Amino acid sequence: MPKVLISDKMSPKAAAIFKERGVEFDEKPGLTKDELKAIIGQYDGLAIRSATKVTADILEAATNLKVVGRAGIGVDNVDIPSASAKGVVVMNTPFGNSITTAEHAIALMFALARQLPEADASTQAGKWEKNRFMGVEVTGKTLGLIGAGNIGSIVAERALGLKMKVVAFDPFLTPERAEDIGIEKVELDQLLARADFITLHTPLTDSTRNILSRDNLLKTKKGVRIVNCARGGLIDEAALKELLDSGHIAGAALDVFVTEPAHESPLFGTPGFISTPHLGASTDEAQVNVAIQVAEQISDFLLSGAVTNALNVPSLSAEEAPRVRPYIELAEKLGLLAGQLAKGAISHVTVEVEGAAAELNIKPITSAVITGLMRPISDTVNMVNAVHIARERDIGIAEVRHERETDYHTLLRVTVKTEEGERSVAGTLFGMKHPRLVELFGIKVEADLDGSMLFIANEDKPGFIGKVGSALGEANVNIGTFHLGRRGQGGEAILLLSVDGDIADPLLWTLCKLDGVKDVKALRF
Ligand SMILES: NC(=O)c1ccc[n+]([C@@H]2O[C@H](COP(=O)([O-])OP(=O)(O)OC[C@H]3O[C@@H](n4cnc5c(N)ncnc54)[C@H](O)[C@@H]3O)[C@@H](O)[C@H]2O)c1
Ligand SMILES: O=C(O)[C@H](O)COP(=O)(O)O
Repeated sequence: MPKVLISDKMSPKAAAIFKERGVEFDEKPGLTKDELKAIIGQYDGLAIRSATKVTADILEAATNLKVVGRAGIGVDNVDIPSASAKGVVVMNTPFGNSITTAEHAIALMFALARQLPEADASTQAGKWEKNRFMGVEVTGKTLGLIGAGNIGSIVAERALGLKMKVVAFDPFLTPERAEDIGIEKVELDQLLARADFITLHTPLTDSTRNILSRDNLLKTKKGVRIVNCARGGLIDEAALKELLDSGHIAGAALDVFVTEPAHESPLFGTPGFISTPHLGASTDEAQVNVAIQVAEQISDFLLSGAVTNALNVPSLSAEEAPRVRPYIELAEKLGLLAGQLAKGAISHVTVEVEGAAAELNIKPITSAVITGLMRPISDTVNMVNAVHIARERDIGIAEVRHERETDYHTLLRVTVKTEEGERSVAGTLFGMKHPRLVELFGIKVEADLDGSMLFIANEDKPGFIGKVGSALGEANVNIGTFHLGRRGQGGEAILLLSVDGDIADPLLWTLCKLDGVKDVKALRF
């Protein structure tokens, strides 16, 4: 039974789902890094929010870990490259807390417009300072959204309902989508110059870090009010303090900080400054949503291999997973065969599917092909990082789905291009379960790809098979299965043998010297 650690405070709904699905779990929120490191090796899954830091050394200690599930959106607390390198799938729940976070941004916008926290504190202190707290209306004002994805779009919708004009800077927002939502797509400088209120809704990346730098803050309208419910690090906090003090910025509300938990900050106590302790996602509704989603996703993955909302591996539905699984084995074997037989650096791989395979999700099949293909040259390649590693090495990948009728009920073909040219291997599933090679370099040859094997390409000549058998016998190598194929009488022929035990180099040299031999290779599956 797979075992999951819930390492952050989460709605009890997550535990209830693990129990219902038959997944063992422990709930241990608030562990120190060392405590987490000491126990993480016991778990197959890890369910987190933003407090647990899934760093490279935690992942190093996580010897059984298969999946990290983030009950929420941001995954900047997870070292995704390290997780990918270890074959750990990282998932989030991209929509469960979006409405709640958008509402928090709107709430903070109103809090700034009417100075609600200060007015509350003053009133409860018995001061009744009616003349001190003069606010501004939001109606008719311009809201500038930096980032118009899930949360930004919901904020836009709410702001339009409040009769605001909404402009957005988001390089990935299409003009059509902007028109659909009823907002105006602008460049950042235009937004800074026009907005009365600015709200941020981007992840923290190299392109968004310090997007509201001192220079950009100075480009804003005097009296602007700024809300950040996305990630600390999007705004230069020191410059924000300076411009609040100078009166250029009328108000700023931060739910997120560069350093969290933010027990202290130069911004604290600054007039016009409001803060909340990363509460964007903290509503009953959002926490129930994300807890249910993350527990379902982790359970699905550990129990059936279904992949939902993963950030480092293609998705695979629970319904597809059992149908795709046998192809994963076939794909990895064909990739491994093609990789071992490739001569020179691989520059391109084409994965073709025909028959029943053409109806499936091809992405995981491609990942498995590339995993097999790279296995001889990389110890760390796995289904999660294979395509990424291939791209880093400038290996082009193409996927082709054929609707045509074939000799086989289902067929997968892998074609590898090197400086020596293109070579392809193809396989099928016997009984839709068992992987079997059916074609090698365009020659029909059927074989199971298992254990230790010997590949020989030769000219089709009488007596050749006997010489191979003798050479193996003399080297005391027992032949398990023997598969033959040829391009035509007297043409190129292929021998594929499964043998007991390893094939030593001297035997390979002997075989290479046989008359008519073009290529010899010991293969491992
Ligand atoms: N405060 C909280 O508790 C809380 C809760 C939920 C989400 N968040 C954070 O809110 C952020 C947004 O979440 P989302 O669900 O809307 O994400 P999303 O991926 O749907 O949207 C992000 C948008 O940012 C845009 N973007 C990326 N780079 C950009 C750049 N350089 N300039 C401008 N726009 C850029 C993207 O195109 C995308 O449209 C995330 O960082 C998430 O972690 C915070
Ligand atoms: O990215 C998110 O989903 C938010 O930052 C929420 O974080 P939390 O789960 O720690 O509240």
